[in-house]
Amino acid sequence: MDGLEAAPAPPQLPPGSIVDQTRPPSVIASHVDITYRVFGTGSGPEVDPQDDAGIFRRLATRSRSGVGVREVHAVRDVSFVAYRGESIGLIGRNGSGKSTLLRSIAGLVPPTGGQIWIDGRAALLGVGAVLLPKMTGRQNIHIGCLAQGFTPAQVEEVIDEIVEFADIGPFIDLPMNTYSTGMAARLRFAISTAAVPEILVIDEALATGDSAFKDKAQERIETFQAQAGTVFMVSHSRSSIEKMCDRVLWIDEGRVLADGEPEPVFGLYNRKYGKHRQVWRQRFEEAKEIELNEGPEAATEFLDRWDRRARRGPQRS
Ligand SMILES: Nc1ncnc2c1ncn2[C@@H]1O[C@H](COP(=O)(O)OP(=O)(O)OP(=O)(O)O)[C@@H](O)[C@H]1O
Repeated sequence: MDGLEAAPAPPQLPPGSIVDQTRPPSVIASHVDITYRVFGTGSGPEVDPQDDAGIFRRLATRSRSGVGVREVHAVRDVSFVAYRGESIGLIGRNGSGKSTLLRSIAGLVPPTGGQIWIDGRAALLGVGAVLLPKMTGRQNIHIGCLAQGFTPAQVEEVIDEIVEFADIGPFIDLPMNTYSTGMAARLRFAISTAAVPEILVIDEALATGDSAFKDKAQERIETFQAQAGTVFMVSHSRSSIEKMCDRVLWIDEGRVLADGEPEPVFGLYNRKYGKHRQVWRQRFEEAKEIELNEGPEAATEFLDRWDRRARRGPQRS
């Protein structure tokens, strides 16, 4: 994945894909499939990631199920072309495959089918980025920068700026396992944006951190966009996506359901899930209450009952 010139064959895109001959593409995904093999989680049938009650039930009864291998088909036949200067938001329900697709664009998860062409370096910035918990923040900066291709002399040149940007005070010399979530997110952000990658992949990174840091992070991303890089971001915050993205991919059950400007795509998304989400949120609140008062089995039973009713459909409920 060194560059578009090195691509072995022209990608095959489905009809209707957004293709713009006038701009240089930075990422081409062609019929990408990603399947995880999960060991030791029970040999039952594949859990539908959209089936909230099914997942809850499985978690509640996990200790009773046997050990086996299960396949989770997280991304299914995804194709798109991304261009330099674009900021693309990925939206979709929990478990729909957004993070998996992002990690694949960043080169961390290889597709099990299809291909991804990347023109330049892609860096993942997010809550999942690996830092070493027993090492101090400063040591992690060294390691993180070396991993991004800095020489030791270059690390020395940028380290003060990274420390200043992360702005976590004396914690910079304490082990990372003493950090709050927000502090760790700040440090990750500062490290992964020290070298400006051509493709910046952000997984909910802005969800953590206080508002002053969010502003700083946003400013840095805007600088990066102005340098004609491509940004991909996953966020459950509609306002973050609307503020920062000019294009949205809606991923549903691993597939791209819509690809276009934020407003119409959010419109379609809300039409499908707006009401459903509200109802489920309410049910989970009720289940939490039941769990607190009557225990987990009663809560599972309540969700099962609701799940059966939801499956029968509104006409019979
Ligand atoms: N490392 C993994 N091993 C096995 N299955 C995984 C792994 N990571 C994700 N999955 C599964 O792949 C599916 C897609 O998960 P993914 O995290 O990509 O979804 P998402 O849309 O980012 O979800 P969320 O919004 O909750 O973060 C889910 O069914 C999830 O359980």
